[in-house]
Amino acid sequence: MEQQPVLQINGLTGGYSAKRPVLHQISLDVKPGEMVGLIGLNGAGKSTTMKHILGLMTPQAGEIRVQGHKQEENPEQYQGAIAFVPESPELYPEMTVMEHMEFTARAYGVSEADFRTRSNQMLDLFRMRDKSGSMSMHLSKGMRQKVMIMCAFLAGPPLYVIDEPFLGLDPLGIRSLLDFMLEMKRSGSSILLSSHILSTIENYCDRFIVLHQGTIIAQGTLNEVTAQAGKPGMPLEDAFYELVQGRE
Ligand SMILES: Nc1ncnc2c1ncn2[C@@H]1O[C@H](COP(=O)(O)OP(=O)(O)OP(=O)(O)O)[C@@H](O)[C@H]1O
Repeated sequence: MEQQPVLQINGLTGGYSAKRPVLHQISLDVKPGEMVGLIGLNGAGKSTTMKHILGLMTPQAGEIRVQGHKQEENPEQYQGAIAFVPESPELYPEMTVMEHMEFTARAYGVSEADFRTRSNQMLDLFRMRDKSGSMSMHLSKGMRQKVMIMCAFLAGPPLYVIDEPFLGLDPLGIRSLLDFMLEMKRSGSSILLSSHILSTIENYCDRFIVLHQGTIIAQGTLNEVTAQAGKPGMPLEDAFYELVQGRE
């Protein structure tokens, strides 16, 4: 039997004004244990799609379901099923790394025992142990990004929505994040990830969704997307270039 998708978007049209929608009839699924890459040029609509998924924007048409339910059915349950890593770190300047993690754990109802295990794992993985007592205003940009990522993974929800997480991370941080995302996948979580670093995500995502000017122009596995672009067996970047060039 087909597993119910964790995230299901059907015919989503949306954006910032009803007169000029940014997204046009978007339909996509993310299944349990899947990592799906959302790719597209600047302004293609990746972040806008994510804002709709998070329930921060209301669809003009179509619907979004997380674990089979729309946000309005049970807003608390809907929000609790998603952890979001935004493109740029949004932290409280005077709160320490540990305080951010504690705050997130409380908001998501993480047990004391799980918090201890996961926070320790995260501090080691992202090499942030010696910064755990530092206020976020005293951290570097990459370190602030790591705090956002650590907080999201601490929550352990069914769905992660991750907007361009690699910018600002050092090569070890990128590797740690990718390895950890694979671990989350194996434990059954689903990940929708946007990134411009196609060579990095190429071998990690199960499927890709190519968004262009608010429309999905290709989607599928690496083999399927490269074939749709007429570039079978070529890198994702070549396929992407082929798909979007001339469509401006
Ligand atoms: N707050 C806003 N108000 C009005 N229009 C917006 C707003 N944010 C984004 N847009 C517009 O929506 C469109 C899609 O933007 P979006 O941020 O979703 O793109 P993106 O694919 O995430 O791009 P990037 O790769 O640069 O992050 C763009 O035309 C942009 O100008």
